[in-house]
Amino acid sequence: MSDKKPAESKIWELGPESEFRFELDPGQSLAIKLVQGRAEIFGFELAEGKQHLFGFECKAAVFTWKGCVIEVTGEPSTEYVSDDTPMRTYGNLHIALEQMRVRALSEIRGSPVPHQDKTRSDPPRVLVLGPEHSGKTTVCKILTNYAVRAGQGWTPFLVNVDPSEGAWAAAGTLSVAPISGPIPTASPANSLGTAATTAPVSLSSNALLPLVYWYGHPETKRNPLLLDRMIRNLGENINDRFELDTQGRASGLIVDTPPSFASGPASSNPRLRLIKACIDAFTINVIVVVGHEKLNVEMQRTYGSLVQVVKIPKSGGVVEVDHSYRERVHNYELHTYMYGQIIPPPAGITNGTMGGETLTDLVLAPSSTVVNFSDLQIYRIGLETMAPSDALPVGATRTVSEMQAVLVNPASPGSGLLNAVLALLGPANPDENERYDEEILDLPVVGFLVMWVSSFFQVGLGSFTLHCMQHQH
Ligand SMILES: Nc1ncnc2c1ncn2[C@@H]1O[C@H](COP(=O)(O)OP(=O)(O)OP(=O)(O)O)[C@@H](O)[C@H]1O
Repeated sequence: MSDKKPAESKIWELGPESEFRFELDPGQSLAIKLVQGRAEIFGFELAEGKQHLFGFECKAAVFTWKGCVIEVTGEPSTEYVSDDTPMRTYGNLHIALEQMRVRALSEIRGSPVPHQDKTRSDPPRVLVLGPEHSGKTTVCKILTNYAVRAGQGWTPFLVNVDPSEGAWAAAGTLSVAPISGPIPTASPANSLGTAATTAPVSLSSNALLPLVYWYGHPETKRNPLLLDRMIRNLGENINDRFELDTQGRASGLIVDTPPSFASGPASSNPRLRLIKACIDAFTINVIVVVGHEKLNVEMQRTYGSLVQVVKIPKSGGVVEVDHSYRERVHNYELHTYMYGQIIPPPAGITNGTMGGETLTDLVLAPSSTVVNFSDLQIYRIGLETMAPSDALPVGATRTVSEMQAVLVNPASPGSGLLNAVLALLGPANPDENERYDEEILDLPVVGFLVMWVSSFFQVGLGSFTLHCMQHQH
């Protein structure tokens, strides 16, 4: 038995439309129990009487529409209640999107639609833009959770084109997943929910099946051309899926974007090209700008005649995280990918759950495998260090283009493989005649490898691999 003193518990009474905000430091964990009333974390409803656990420097808020009482066990570095939240605006935005879904489904099923105007019966395809720390990911999560909680069987597609966020995989990826159950928030290591695994135990009941592409860098400016291509790949796959999945098509999609899309000069900057790539690839019809007047005006001017541009306020609760925090989150993501999610509960809490799942169901047991380098083909897209092409001297051309797959020799001292994360890609086309030069750029990720050195090279392959979306051709 542990001889640790039980952690201190506090009772918080929240008034209508207020929220309890907390921030955890490294190593801290927290348990929150809903004692009375109804409450939610970024749209995910808390079950009454259950201990909900949080860890890995989680920063979040328990919001209530009508008032509630919660019991908080543990000592977060920051905790306070605020009744100044933008949730009413977010709720209204959700209602507007919900009306679009209902009209879209009526149209798809051939039922009479109140509006004759065809464009009014498009499902919501929302692009969320905003500067750093404006709460874009949180807005995407709230809107997605409200859609799946509407009880209409919606499965909105949540798209992440921010490579600095791991979403369901690791940082450096772009991904999409159809969401059928509310996404919990317990740890930034899987802030958008948990992907299904190939582990032979029963795991998260709410496991997602994302489609993932490997961009390979957390920063968008490293290779905007490649990013553009991945965005278009995601769009093509989603459109294929929508052709067969009418309920999914009517549910629409919500796209989370990187902060670099919101700032920088308009000219000679890839951000406007990347925004355009998103609008084209995902057939965006609503642009949501979170708390940025200048960007709102810019989007109104550029796209106002084609799509609806809506500005919403930023929440005062959004935490401004720094570079070292992001690096730690990238490590948490990889660790969670390999080992599953393990949050040690505060002392005295024995029956904690994470997003409604029992803790033991989220633990993985990876094994290491020694693989000969001669059995692997490792590619790098472009060069290790590559300035954008518009930064090259006038008239200069590259020897290796941004999109070129360069075979890496693991034995060469400058291979750059030590401690690198590699993506394992799905198989190339079995028909040799169908293959093409840049095919590697269009293959989805099926797993990740971490390269490390002991006395010899080893390759660790997580027991947890991503599944691609099933296409029913
Ligand atoms: N109301 C809130 N109360 C407490 N924490 C919050 C609140 N809203 C968001 N956060 C936290 O603030 C952090 C940043 O929010 P979020 O990731 O949504 O911002 P972002 O604009 O997507 O960030 P980035 O610029 O990195 O893409 C997250 O840890 C999130 O959980």
